[in-house]
Amino acid sequence: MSNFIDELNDAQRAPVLHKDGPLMVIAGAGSGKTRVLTYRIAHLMEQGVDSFNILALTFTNKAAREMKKRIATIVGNSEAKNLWMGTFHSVFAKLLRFDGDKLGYPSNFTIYDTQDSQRLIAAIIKEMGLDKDVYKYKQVQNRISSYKNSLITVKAYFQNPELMEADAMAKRPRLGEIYQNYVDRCFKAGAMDFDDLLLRTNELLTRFPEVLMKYQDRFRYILVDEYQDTNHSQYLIVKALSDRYQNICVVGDDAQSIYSFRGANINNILNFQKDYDDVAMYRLEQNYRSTKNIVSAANSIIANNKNQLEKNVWTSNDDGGLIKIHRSVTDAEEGRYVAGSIFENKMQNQMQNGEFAVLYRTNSQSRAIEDALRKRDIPYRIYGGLSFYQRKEIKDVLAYLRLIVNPKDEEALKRVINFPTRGIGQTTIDKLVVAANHYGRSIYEVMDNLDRLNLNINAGTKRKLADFVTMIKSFQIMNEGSDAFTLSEHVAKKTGLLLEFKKDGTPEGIAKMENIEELLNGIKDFVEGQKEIADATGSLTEFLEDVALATDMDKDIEDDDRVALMTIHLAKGLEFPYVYIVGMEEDLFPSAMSMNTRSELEEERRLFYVALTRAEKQAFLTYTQNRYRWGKLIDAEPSRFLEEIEERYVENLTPVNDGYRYKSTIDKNIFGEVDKSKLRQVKPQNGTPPSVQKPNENQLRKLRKLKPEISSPAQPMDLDPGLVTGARVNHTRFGRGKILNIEGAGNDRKAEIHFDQGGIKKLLLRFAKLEVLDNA
Ligand SMILES: Nc1ncnc2c1ncn2[C@@H]1O[C@H](COP(=O)(O)OP(=O)(O)OP(=O)(O)O)[C@@H](O)[C@H]1O
Ligand SMILES: [Mg+2]
Repeated sequence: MSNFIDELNDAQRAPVLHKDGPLMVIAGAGSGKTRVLTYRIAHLMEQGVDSFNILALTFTNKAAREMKKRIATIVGNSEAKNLWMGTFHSVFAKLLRFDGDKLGYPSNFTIYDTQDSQRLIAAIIKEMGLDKDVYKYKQVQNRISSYKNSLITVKAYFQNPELMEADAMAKRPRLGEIYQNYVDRCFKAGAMDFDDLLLRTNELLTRFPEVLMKYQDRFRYILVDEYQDTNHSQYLIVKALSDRYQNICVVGDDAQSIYSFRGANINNILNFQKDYDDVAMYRLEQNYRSTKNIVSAANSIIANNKNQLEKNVWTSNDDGGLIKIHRSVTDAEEGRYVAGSIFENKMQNQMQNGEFAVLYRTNSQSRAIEDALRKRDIPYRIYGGLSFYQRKEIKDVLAYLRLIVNPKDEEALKRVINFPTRGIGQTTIDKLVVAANHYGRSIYEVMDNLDRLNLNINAGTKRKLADFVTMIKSFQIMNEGSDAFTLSEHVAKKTGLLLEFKKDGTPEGIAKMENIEELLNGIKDFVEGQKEIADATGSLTEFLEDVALATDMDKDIEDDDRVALMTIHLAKGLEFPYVYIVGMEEDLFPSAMSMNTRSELEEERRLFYVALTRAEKQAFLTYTQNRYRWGKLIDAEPSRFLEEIEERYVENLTPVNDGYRYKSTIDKNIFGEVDKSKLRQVKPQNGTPPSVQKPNENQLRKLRKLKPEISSPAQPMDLDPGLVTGARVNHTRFGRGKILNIEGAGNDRKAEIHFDQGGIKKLLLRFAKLEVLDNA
């Protein structure tokens, strides 16, 4: 037995050595599920299973790459390369390139990203003359996406009165028609959206038994990580492919199922034993990732969920520090606390930036954190947000490249037909769209046959359209003889894109040019890299597919040393020594949109469990009393989840006896959660609540130093003797000034201030960010 098996404990070794037949590993966070999957693959290969016969499905491409790397160190690089390993989307996109022609798709089909889909849907809504306030394109896209993930095709939709009725009730009776048009248009454009990659794979495997048999025979061993978050469409694919040999190994944790809003179905895990005969069940209980405090705290949280499989997660790691809870007055201050704390920990413990992660519930929370990190010169990287490949200038270049490979690609064409401007106006484009719909052809085909069609387009415009077609054709010819890099560079210049941004001359224009250069560098790297892979050629098609399925997550985290910022959803499966979970507030986390039912709330709680279990050494939870949301400053309440952590595992960094606390003897509602109306009572509204002890002069001075933004509803102004007529103050935005007058009371208290830089302003004290200067 080779020594990598020794890197497993007994419980982990069993599923790794398990012979043929279905097996499932259900275990808590950090217990080595992913490690088991990785080592099982290596072991299978050592046992003589051909690497071509193994299919491994992971949650991110990054995870797949890491697994491959690990396997390569065990079995050697050349064998590891043959493994089919990646996300569902990337693996089945590859499969559809081989066999999608049976469904009428070209092998060079385009992959529409969410933005492409939304643009097309918005266009269709407009063409159909529907009210865009009723038919909101994002909602419509969402709806169509969920139909596809439940395998409800257009035909199935129109055979299902319940669905039609539901959409009609939602005042969108023509949703089915939009769906129909959308599917037609994608098909005509030779394009698949993300959901199609799964839906069409299912269609292919059901309609063509010989294709199914081919892949059943090829993928004799199938392994799936994060099985708890597979949706129905993915479930069916795995079921079909593994049906013949039944060598299916799934690992997951029901307590980490966090994607039901995207159709993930926890029943896939719960029913696994019913779906296959003689399932071997394995459990892992020892957590290797986190300290005792973190593991215990996480256990105490998840215990609040009713629906879960029994698990006992423990660790032999050190106790570690208590979970630190920090309260701030505003979200800006929360950011400053996080940045300051990262800074201190780096200094004290000689840590790298890359060992810290800041996790949040929604992307928009990153801004305050970013601002604070920048001020401290701490490098960071945001994962998820707007990825590099979604920037406008990059999408412009990619649109040209997509057109070369697949000129029918409607979204790519519409994007660049008049960018850089060539005098082809919207009216002309509308006419082309109408003609394309009429003839059942793509827009490009219409453009390529203008002479033969009797369209009401003038000669000058016709020439411009013909020039465009000629340009694309010249690129296509070049594509046959050159590598993706040479071609892309040529395209960026020839189309005038580079010049367009250069002409612009603004810093933004220059940044855009640099981004295009960065893209070209990336293509060069890609072409070099592909040379090493067995069945790859480095073609433009391969590059575009790589891009379409790339998320920011996939870029190597290790390549440079930065603090990682991401949503909790994206952090699944990852680990970091120090983790900050920010915005621990009611309506934010748990999210206001996910509190209507017990199951929604339980999903939020699982999300919290996922967040906390990313931490290896130390976890910090922060919340703020006031937060800007939807452009308004709102009163925030501490998250009920804070209260759910068993008290002995936490340490409050901010005093709790000042009337604003989360630890309390508040009644719980029938869900066992905090009754919010009661919670409000302990929070000071106007003036000083009875539970507040007035701080003495000394404490006040300290407070002021700590919190420049001391004015807030929770810090009654009467407590601050510094804010008086004549005092010198500093305002974060307007700078220094002198208080001329103070009027009003409680929440309405206002100060009239004469700022040094000119101007007198009246500021509401509960919002104004005022710092009383010591030299008043
Ligand atoms: N037997 C072991 N000995 C030492 N370290 C281990 C062992 N098993 C797992 N680990 C380490 O523990 C950490 C967690 O393992 P892994 O990521 O496989 O857990 P997981 O169950 O997949 O977690 P998650 O539920 O978060 O996906 C990793 O750093 C891994 O290398
Ligand atoms: Mg894992």
